[in-house]
Amino acid sequence: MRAMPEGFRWGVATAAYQIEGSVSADGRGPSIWDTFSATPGAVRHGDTGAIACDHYRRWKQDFALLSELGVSAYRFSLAWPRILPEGTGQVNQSGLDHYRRLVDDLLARGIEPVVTLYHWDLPQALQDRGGWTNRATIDAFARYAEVVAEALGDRVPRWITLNEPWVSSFVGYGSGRHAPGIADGRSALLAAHHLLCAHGAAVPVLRETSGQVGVTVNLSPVRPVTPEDADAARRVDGCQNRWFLDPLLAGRYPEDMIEWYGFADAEPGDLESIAAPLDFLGVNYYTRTWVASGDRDVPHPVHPSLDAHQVLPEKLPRTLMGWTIEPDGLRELLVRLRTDYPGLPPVLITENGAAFDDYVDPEGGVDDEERIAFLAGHLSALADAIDAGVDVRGYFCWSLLDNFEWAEGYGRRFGLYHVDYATQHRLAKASARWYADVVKRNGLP
Ligand SMILES: OC[C@H]1NNC[C@@H](O)[C@@H]1O
Repeated sequence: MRAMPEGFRWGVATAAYQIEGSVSADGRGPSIWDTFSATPGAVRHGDTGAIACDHYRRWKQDFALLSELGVSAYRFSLAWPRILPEGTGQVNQSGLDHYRRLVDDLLARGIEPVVTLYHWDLPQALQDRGGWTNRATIDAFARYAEVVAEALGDRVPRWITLNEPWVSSFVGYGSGRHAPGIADGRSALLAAHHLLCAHGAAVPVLRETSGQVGVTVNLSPVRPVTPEDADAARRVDGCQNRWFLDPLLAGRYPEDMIEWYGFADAEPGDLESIAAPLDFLGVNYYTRTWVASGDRDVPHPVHPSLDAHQVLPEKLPRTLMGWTIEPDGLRELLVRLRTDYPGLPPVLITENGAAFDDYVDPEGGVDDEERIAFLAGHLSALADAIDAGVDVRGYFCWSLLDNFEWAEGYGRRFGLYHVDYATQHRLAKASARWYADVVKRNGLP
């Protein structure tokens, strides 16, 4: 038995655009993901979040699944365009009322709501004015935080300002593979900085509530394929991990990467605001990053890994996303955080999970043994990190339901519950029953 500490929070995680649907209901405004997914070729099979899991209407039945799992916490995100359809200006009371109903139902079930303010669905009206490359979006986010704090501040115990600012900026504005679909190095750096500043502006606002405040970053230990690739690997680590961890936890950008990028867009006071003390750090872990030096003589100015192509070790098993399955990377990552960042607050694993080729078998079940093995391996590695002295307070499996996996559409299933999108029927996979047992035991059998 690998027991987790007493009081460890066991949860599952979702995000608004990936599950809600009802994208025009009750005053919701368009987001950049509505625009992007409607763009031919942007998302596999032309999938969009227009219906998704129809969770906006079926949330009560989905919350019954949370009770079935026995989780003590549920991480979900608010859709900024439901609350401020234009991103700023007029508040849409229907949007606030919707999320107040969700929070109150969770509390009534004895489940802790962990609320993410921004999980990538920026109001399109703000993108029309530059989005995260426009410094004014910082103030828009701070106002959004004020509106939410006023409406829900007395009942949400844990806030997460941003989900994965690296993806929002480097993938959304750097490679263009995510909304808003911009492929420009300087835009990615500006977006990353303004996202971090928006986090810094929201922290004092959320501190006025009764809830704890944190941020979620996606982190990945970086390995060179050969010793000659060490420089490229250090740059990728600088881009994916240190470019966010250093400002958030140490109040500075990493010197080597400032030089590499020629970054000079921070204004006086920005770094002090970004480094606002956190009650917890949310960590999303999926895989390691393997790097081989690019053969291009002009390294990519923004995302070094684009000049150093990913060369995944052949021998390692992979998920349907093509990511290597490396549970020990989670232990390695957490021990590194504790070693490199003396100011590390308590950690929550706010996402960990995998996509596999799930299907409903002739007996009507989904026997996802691969997912059970994936989760068991990562929970064991998490227990190793805790044994090594890392203060981890909870674990959220990604995800409750199969859902819209961004540019991959619905073809990548991460859920503990299978969703038949034609009928919206939810079906517990074997991993749901397994996870419910782990939660009940407070650890691995
Ligand atoms: O790719 C799986 C997940 N990764 N983190 C952010 C989530 O929105 C994704 O679905």
